[in-house]
Amino acid sequence: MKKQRLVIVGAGSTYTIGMIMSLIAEKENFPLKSITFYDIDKERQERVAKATEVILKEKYPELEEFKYTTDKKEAFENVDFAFIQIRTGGLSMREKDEKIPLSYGVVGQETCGPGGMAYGMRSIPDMIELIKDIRKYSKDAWILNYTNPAAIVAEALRRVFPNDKKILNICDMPAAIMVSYAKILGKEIWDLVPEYFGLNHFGWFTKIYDKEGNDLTDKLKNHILNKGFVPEDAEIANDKSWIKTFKQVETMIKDFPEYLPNTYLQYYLYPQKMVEKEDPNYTRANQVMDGREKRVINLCNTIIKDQSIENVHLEADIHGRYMVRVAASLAYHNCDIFIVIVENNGIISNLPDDAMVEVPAMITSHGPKPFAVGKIPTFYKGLIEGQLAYEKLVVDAFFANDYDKMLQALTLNRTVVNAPVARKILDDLIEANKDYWPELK
Ligand SMILES: NC(=O)c1ccc[n+]([C@@H]2O[C@H](COP(=O)([O-])OP(=O)(O)OC[C@H]3O[C@@H](n4cnc5c(N)ncnc54)[C@H](O)[C@@H]3O)[C@@H](O)[C@H]2O)c1
Ligand SMILES: O=P(O)(O)OC[C@H]1O[C@H](O[C@H]2[C@H](O)[C@@H](O)[C@@H](O)O[C@@H]2CO)[C@H](O)[C@@H](O)[C@@H]1O
Ligand SMILES: [Mn+2]
Repeated sequence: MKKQRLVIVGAGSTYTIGMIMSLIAEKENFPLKSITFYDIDKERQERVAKATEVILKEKYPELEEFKYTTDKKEAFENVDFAFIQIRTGGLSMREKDEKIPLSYGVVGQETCGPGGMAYGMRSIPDMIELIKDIRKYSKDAWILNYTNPAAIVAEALRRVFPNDKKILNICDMPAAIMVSYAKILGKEIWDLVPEYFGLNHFGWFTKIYDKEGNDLTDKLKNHILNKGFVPEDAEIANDKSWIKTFKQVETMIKDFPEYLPNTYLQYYLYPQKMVEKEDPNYTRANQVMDGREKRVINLCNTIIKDQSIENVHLEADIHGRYMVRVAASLAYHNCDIFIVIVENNGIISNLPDDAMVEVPAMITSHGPKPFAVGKIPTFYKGLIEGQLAYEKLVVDAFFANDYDKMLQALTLNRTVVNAPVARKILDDLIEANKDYWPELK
């Protein structure tokens, strides 16, 4: 098996240590020659990198090289894979994305509604630049992108790099949900075969099978309705906010029993309830800053001080393992099935060809080979068309610097609807993002 050279872009991320543990857990499936870290924040990256050095020494001694840099040439030259996980503007801008809409009684969320739009407008320019830079130094590398909002980023990248078939956008939410399904069914996630359709953070499982072809969908629905639904992936199992989110799946199945929903649909189906449960002065960004971010900083500091991992708890998570298994299937033509984001081109036959949809695909060394979904029923088609129009208009507004299109986008979004409210939120977000966004005229 050829060993791979990997660069992690945005290596100062709170997800990097989990990714390193996942690369270690999956080293038989995805053996590495080298890992390089790249970030624009030297200090933030260095802490994670120095802790990673200790972890790798103990758990991955066969790795030939580990280095970290803020120099693009050094980072991107001669790599086989780039994993991108950047957050333009950091968590402090996420806080504004959440608090500004909430101050108008509208959902304030990282990837949904006006918050997702604001974040998208910041992510697009950095993502375009990074892809150009990676391609300058490594023409054939696979680029796996997790950077959010994945739907808007994927649409922008589709437009700018139409012929680059080695960029793949991925979300871990379907996988995290499947970890909970697997627990209910007494199986491993890798034993389940999903049927799924939608947009990123806007989709439904239509069937869950096991590898023998047994249909487990009704068993899952009955379990969720009678015994509830909780997060099981270690990273989120004890997180109060995620526990509430998974509980909402029960209500969604009661109201719409046909399919099993992605957790993110709660923001579009129950926007008012989502607003009511939020504290407008202490949103998810604050929870993450006080929770995951602090935890990762402390974890790294302990490892660096001890020069050992004996006093910390380290675990691979589904976020990392999913990305690594997708990469392995691309590298070695494993033909495994994963839910990924691809251009529609007839997969969902009653949606436009140029939609970026989230569907299961066989992952081969020639890229994802998605399975046909066919026609989807009116309710889902209607919801998706509205959301798709919003996503397309956001990207149109970005490239045309067009205020009117952005106002149309926000008004279309199910979390907003009211045009004067859309305008007020947009104006506040423009002001808050003046260091990041192109000027909308
Ligand atoms: N797609 C998914 O399902 C999924 C799941 C989890 C996280 N994410 C995304 O992963 C990203 C990281 O999340 P986080 O909470 O760890 O954020 P974070 O702020 O902790 O880390 C992001 C890192 O990116 C760096 N960065 C910012 N701009 C950069 C650029 N232009 N080039 C290189 N590095 C840059 C920052 O300095 C920081 O170290 C976010 O976009 C988040 O939304 C996506
Ligand atoms: O609010 P956050 O920052 O905790 O989470 C936002 C992200 O939520 C999803 O990712 C989950 C993931 O599904 C789970 O497996 C685990 O790794 O935790 C992540 C969140 O902490 C979602 O798919 C991402 O797009 C969001 O960024
Ligand atoms: Mn996601």
